[in-house]
Amino acid sequence: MSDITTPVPTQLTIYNNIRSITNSLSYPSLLAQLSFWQWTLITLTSIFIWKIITARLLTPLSKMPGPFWETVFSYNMYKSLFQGEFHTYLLNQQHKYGPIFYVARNRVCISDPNDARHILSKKTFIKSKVYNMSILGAPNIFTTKDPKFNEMRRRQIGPAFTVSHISEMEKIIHDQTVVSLKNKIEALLNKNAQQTGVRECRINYVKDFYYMMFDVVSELAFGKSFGMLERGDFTILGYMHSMSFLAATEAAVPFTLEKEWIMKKQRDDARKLVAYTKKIVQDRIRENQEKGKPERKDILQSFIDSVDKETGNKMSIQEIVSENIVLLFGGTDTASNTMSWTLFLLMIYPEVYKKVVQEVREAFPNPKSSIKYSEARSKLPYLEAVLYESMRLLPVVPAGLGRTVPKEGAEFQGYKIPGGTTIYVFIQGLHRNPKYWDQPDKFIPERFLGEGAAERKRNVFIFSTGYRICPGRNLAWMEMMLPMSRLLRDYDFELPKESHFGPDVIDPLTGEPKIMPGHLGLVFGPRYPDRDGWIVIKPADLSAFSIPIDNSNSSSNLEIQSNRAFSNEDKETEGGGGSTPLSAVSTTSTLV
Ligand code: HEM
Repeated sequence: MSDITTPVPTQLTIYNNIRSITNSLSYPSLLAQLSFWQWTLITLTSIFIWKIITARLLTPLSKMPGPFWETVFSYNMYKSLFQGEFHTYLLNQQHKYGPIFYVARNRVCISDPNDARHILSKKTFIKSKVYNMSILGAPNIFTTKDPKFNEMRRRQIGPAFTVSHISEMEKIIHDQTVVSLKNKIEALLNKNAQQTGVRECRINYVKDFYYMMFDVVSELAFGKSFGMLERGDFTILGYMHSMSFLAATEAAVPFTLEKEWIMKKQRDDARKLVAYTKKIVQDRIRENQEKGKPERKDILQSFIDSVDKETGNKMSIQEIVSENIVLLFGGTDTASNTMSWTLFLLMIYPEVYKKVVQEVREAFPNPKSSIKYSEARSKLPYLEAVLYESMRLLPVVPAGLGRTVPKEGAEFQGYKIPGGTTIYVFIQGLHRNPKYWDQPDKFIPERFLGEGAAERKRNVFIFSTGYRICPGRNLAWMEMMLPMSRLLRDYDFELPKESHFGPDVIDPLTGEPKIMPGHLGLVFGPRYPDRDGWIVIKPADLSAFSIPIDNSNSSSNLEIQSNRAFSNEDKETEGGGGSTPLSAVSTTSTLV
């Protein structure tokens, strides 16, 4: 055993190196005499000292609380990023240091709602350089850092996302969500009933919600469904995964940007997706010329028709391609994971589940009726509160909307932040800030009902806020409310017996039911969908809910009318990012 006072070889080597350096200091030919290892040691020591000086002494950020060594080397931050745990890392730091902290070299994390609103509403705080998707070949609304371009693009794509346009697409959305899912579930129920005599089945809801959202967005933005849920066709998904990997790598390691020899397969797949999308757009334009415009409303046609009222600019084919692909990234796993987290939370909080089921079945007791979106929003306030609370507790974009501080610098919570610093507006941190949320780790949908609910909804930043607010938020609400309301009315759900989770599986850290592990890639979703994504489904017994005789043309009518007009209050939203004036959907306007 080595004596504790005896230096281990590495210490000895370092000691000898330092001694030989200090000895050699007395000679003028110092540099010439240094060995390779001495040079290396001097260089590393200088870098170390320089990093400490610049990261801790020469910057006003050093006055801010934050982990000392992390702000010098950022090792744990990068580790958490690669492990898909960046949000957990930030949340732990927030517990230690509060709602503003120096997270890593040149980076600050903020989780106060007033600061967040200020940063996200100012056009001088531009998106940070992590937003890149070089392969798309044309700038788009999401990756652009230029506020002027973003404004113009919002004027161009805005009409596709107005409440009135979305309501005209309701039939398509209904068919691709409610009808598709129900077809799959009913087929499984029938098959099982034949085989076992029990009308019960299992689906992997995490995966099926994901495929379902691809089918909706592709039907709307590509004019035809990719058929993932319906036909199990995953060709496009493969291309998408390659493209996300490419985008994430280019964002994390900017050196790889546009380097053809790196990630060749991913670049090839991404090009295939671009080519496929281009053909779809060209085909629609040709059809427009040959047969006239289609009768049905969709996002693709709206993009083709769009003209910027200020400049008169139309979008080129390449620009439409770029925007359509952005929609595949922005509009699919965001909405599907929100639905998955919501259903999971309902399973581990049975009292909430019971209450929301009761609400839906009482409001829509006729098992044969479909549920229109406007009716769901007006008659199901508890379901809406459940979705808000799920988005607060487990936001699918939890960590860091990165913004660059303008060159004149900024000041938040008494701390000066120099120009060029990246600020992470930390969504999950905002949603768990104990100054604004009572029992922040607990799932309590009631907080979004009654007095103070409007203000609390304003403090949910799930769709961001300000001038880069999510233009797809009204569409997302419809895509989630339609299937959620129908599933909860028509079926009973429970976690499989072998599930690792349930109301009695308590997380010792929070004292609340344990949440299944998540993973933050581009979006935050369940980490092990193959293991944790299963749910048992049985047909609901609605006989306890009286079925009113319905002669009106409202909720009990079986068919959803597409192309129906909404009320006079319905206006086009400015630039697609504006408010949602329909009284029935007024809650979304609080996010603007
Ligand atoms: C629950 C579902 C959704 C959530 C939580 C969500 C969340 C967000 C957030 C947080 C941003 C801001 C990102 C940033 O600044 O970095 C954003 C932007 C965006 N979202 Fe969504 N989104 C959802 C659904 C959709 C849908 C359905 C679409 C369209 C089909 C869509 C299209 C977009 C686009 C194009 C942007 C870029 C806007 C810009 O940068 O100016 N999103 N979304």
